[in-house]
Amino acid sequence: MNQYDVAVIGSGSANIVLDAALEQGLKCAMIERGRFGGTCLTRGCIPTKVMVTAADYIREIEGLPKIGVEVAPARMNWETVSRRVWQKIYESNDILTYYQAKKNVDIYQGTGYFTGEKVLQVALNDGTLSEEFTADKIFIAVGSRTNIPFIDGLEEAGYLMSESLFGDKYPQTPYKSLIILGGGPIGTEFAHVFAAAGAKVTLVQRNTRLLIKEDEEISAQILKDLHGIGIDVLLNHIPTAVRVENGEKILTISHKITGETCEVRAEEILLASGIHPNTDRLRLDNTSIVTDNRGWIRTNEFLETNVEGVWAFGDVNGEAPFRHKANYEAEIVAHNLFGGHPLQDWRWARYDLVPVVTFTYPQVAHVGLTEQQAVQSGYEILTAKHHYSSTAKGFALGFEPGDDHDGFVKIVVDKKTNTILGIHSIGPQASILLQPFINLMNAGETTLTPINEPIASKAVKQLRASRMTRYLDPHSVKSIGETMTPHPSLSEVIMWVRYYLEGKQ
Ligand SMILES: Cc1cc2nc3c(=O)[nH]c(=O)nc-3n(C[C@H](O)[C@H](O)[C@H](O)COP(=O)(O)OP(=O)(O)OC[C@H]3O[C@@H](n4cnc5c(N)ncnc54)[C@H](O)[C@@H]3O)c2cc1C
Ligand SMILES: NC(=O)c1ccc[n+]([C@@H]2O[C@H](COP(=O)([O-])OP(=O)(O)OC[C@H]3O[C@@H](n4cnc5c(N)ncnc54)[C@H](O)[C@@H]3O)[C@@H](O)[C@H]2O)c1
Repeated sequence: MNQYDVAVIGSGSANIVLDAALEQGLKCAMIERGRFGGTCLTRGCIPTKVMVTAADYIREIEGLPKIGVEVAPARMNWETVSRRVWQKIYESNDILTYYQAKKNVDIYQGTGYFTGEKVLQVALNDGTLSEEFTADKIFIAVGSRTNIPFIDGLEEAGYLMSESLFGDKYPQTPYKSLIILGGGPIGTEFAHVFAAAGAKVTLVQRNTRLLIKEDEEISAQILKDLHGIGIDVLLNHIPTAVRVENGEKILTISHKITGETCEVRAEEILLASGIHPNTDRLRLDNTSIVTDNRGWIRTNEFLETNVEGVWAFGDVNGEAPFRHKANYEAEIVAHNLFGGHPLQDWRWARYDLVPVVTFTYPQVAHVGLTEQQAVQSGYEILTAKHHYSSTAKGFALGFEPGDDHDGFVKIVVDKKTNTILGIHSIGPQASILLQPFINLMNAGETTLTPINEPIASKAVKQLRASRMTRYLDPHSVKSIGETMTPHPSLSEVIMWVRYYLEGKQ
């Protein structure tokens, strides 16, 4: 049986670990069933933000007359936007070429799965099976994919999801009308894109509010803002059936409380109803790797699974499905296992300060606890809110006091200590406004907090017993590198500056 030092399954954030292993001259296997680069590059963050940025400008231009700039109506040139979207997606070919040129890595293009505790095999995309192989260290970073809810008639009627939208169902022209199921980040971002492209968008959300991971005041504001750009949002509704009539998809929805039903219709239906882990294809039942009851792999603060020599990171561990969080974890793994650092310099993951940015219109961003979470956690809190209109630049941008669509920043503070517990913002460039708080809240001393305590290799037991602490110096450029920067926000320009600086040392 072929024996590698390292095997990675997935080619998204896993590439960070693979690169570090290759740097050490280790013999590696890379397994990828789809496009190289993973979800973010080929069907997630990056192509969506190319679209979102065009949509943002359309809305900004529409608002210009109120500050004294007269312009002709803006229109999305779908052909140009699409060319730029696919230019990024095709960068996946460069990633494959990059690894093909490396000596020490065997590339398996197909679906990898376990045939034993640490034994892998690949159902290759050409229809053949690879030999079984094993590796000292196996890294699972297989990500997640769209949840398909059961709705009577949905399969027959057909539907769209991010995977097929950035695949064989990419629309040659934007839809005239679109129903979106789900009011999370994916649903609200695509609603903004297609509304700005001219579609009549109806967003059906099962929950009582949009963006349920946000503070309640933010959810209420984004609801007003999406209505303001012409998006119909139906909260508290469950889709029950679909049928096709005269080329239109007609969706029956039922109110969760009253049970009242009504119909909405559109040219296409886009599913944005959450995600599930790609562990169903891994045949984990041939191993003792433990998952929760939804299939997310359990990992500890060092990204170990319960099987010695197998790590999991990125979406697949269910901690927080964001690209910057996946990179943060991959960098921790690369640092600890391939960075040549002694145990006492190992890094660990914390998830209480994962920044969240939704690039809808306007942007929504937060880090830390919402007001509701802080109260539930037993803090006595103070909150304060400041509107864009009450600052010079906000007024200059066109916000007036009392404006229904005024943006704001809300801060949640521990009354006893004045410690910032959470920052929440909605408005132009909210993602950038957030960044100083992310760095500030991460700075200082942190003590290791075990996650999934029963998962513990010998090294981890030793580190936990030593009550390990780590100091992030607010003056050090290294602290930027160990703190998350929301992807893909403009703050990444400064984040990469630190990277090149470190590279020069
Ligand atoms: C529409 C959309 C927009 C998003 N926008 C943002 C955003 O703006 N900001 C943000 O931070 N996050 C965003 N995300 C989330 C982000 O894309 C993910 O959190 C991130 O890509 C996860 O990285 P990963 O390395 O865990 O997995 P992935 O990047 O998904 O990589 C996993 C890879 O493993 C492959 N694979 C799966 N199973 C197997 C197998 N058995 N064998 C071989 N290969 C396998 C897959 O093909 C995939 O390429 C978005 C997601 C979507 C869908
Ligand atoms: N800007 C970003 O960082 C960004 C952008 C897109 C996606 N993502 C990541 O991808 C993940 C998936 O995004 P998502 O928006 O699909 O998931 P989500 O779980 O965040 O939101 C899905 C929403 O759909 C609703 N829903 C579920 N089933 C439904 C149904 N049948 N009909 C109507 N509504 C239904 C849920 O109530 C929920 O509010 C997110 O958790 C996010 O972390 C991040």
